[in-house]
Amino acid sequence: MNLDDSAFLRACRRRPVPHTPVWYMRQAGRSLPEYLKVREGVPMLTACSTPDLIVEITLQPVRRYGVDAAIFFSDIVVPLKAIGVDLDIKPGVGPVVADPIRDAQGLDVLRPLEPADVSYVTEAIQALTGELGGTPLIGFAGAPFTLGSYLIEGGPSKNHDRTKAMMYGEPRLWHALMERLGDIVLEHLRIQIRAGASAIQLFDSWVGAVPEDDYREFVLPHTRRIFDGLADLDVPRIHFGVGTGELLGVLGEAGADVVGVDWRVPLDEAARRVGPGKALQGNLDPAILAAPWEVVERKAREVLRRGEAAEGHVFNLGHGVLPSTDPDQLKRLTDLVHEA
Ligand SMILES: Cc1c2[nH]c(c1CCC(=O)O)Cc1[nH]c(c(CCC(=O)O)c1C)Cc1[nH]c(c(CCC(=O)O)c1C)Cc1[nH]c(c(C)c1CCC(=O)O)C2
Repeated sequence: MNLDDSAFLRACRRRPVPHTPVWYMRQAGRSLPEYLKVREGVPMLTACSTPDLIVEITLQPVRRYGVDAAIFFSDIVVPLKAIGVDLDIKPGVGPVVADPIRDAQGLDVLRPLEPADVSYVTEAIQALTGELGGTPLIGFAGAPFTLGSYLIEGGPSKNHDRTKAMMYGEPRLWHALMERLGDIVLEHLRIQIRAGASAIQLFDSWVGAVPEDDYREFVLPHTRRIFDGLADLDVPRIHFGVGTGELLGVLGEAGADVVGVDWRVPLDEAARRVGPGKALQGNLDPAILAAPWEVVERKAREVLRRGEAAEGHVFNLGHGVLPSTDPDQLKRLTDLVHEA
């Protein structure tokens, strides 16, 4: 089958679909026993730079669930590691940065990304597009705000206080940081598309911490530059953040084709906030998967029903699959979305 005829790419482009396409953020990972098995004794960043492992882990959820798209197995900090930022991914914690960026000198480490820095990404994607056949592959990157938060804070943060201190207190330094990250992110996404990714998702996971007017001033220009810089490659661009209910309108303005919605705003209301000309992705609460199947089914049908208000709907969770999720629930959910 021609990839462009896949339900996933058709929904992203707001074309009629034979069934609602579905994939899950963080579908490859700790909820899968086959994932834990291949990751045994292998540090996360080693796995992310080993083509054989990337290919195997990317394929695992496609095999098990029959989802409509694969997402490239990697992490948002991989391009930063690749240019020499001293960081690691600590199990159960997340990305930890040895020398957080707090001043202009700190920017020096953020040199431009070259394809050779991530040759394992290109190699793995080329292998994957062969293995996946008619299933599209989604490439991804973290957005400048979310990457910046890890770099400034030095690790995961609840309040993003140092990030905001720089954003509000040293706007020139902030914009310089966002620009450097924007260059890296744009190149990383272009590399993935050139290698064979059929769509990309920009994760601005933590940008929900910023109110709309400040988003417009401090974040939007940088995100827009990334989406504009991908326009010539003609693949659907998805934009996602958590807690972004109040930002849905402006997220639509940033230039993506598909806006990801977390579980807090129902999709019909999200469609109203995002406005015309966009598809939506989402938005079952990942925690609901721990409830009895009857509840999951009822809530999933509700998501599908409200998703009809969107011009295109890609079913997903409102955030990533939680590690405790029973894979059988996700399998049943995938079947339900396909049969609905
Ligand atoms: C914020 C963010 C990160 N990484 C990512 C985001 C944006 C998405 C989101 O909002 O959840 C993106 C990401 N990280 C990973 C993927 C793989 C593809 C997929 O979605 O299946 C994707 C798309 C693998 C991973 N990334 C990570 C793991 C777990 C590491 C392991 O198994 O050892 C995986 C499978 C580590 C990681 N990396 C990060 C976090 C918060 C964590 C979890 C820390 C923990 O609880 O262990 C940073």
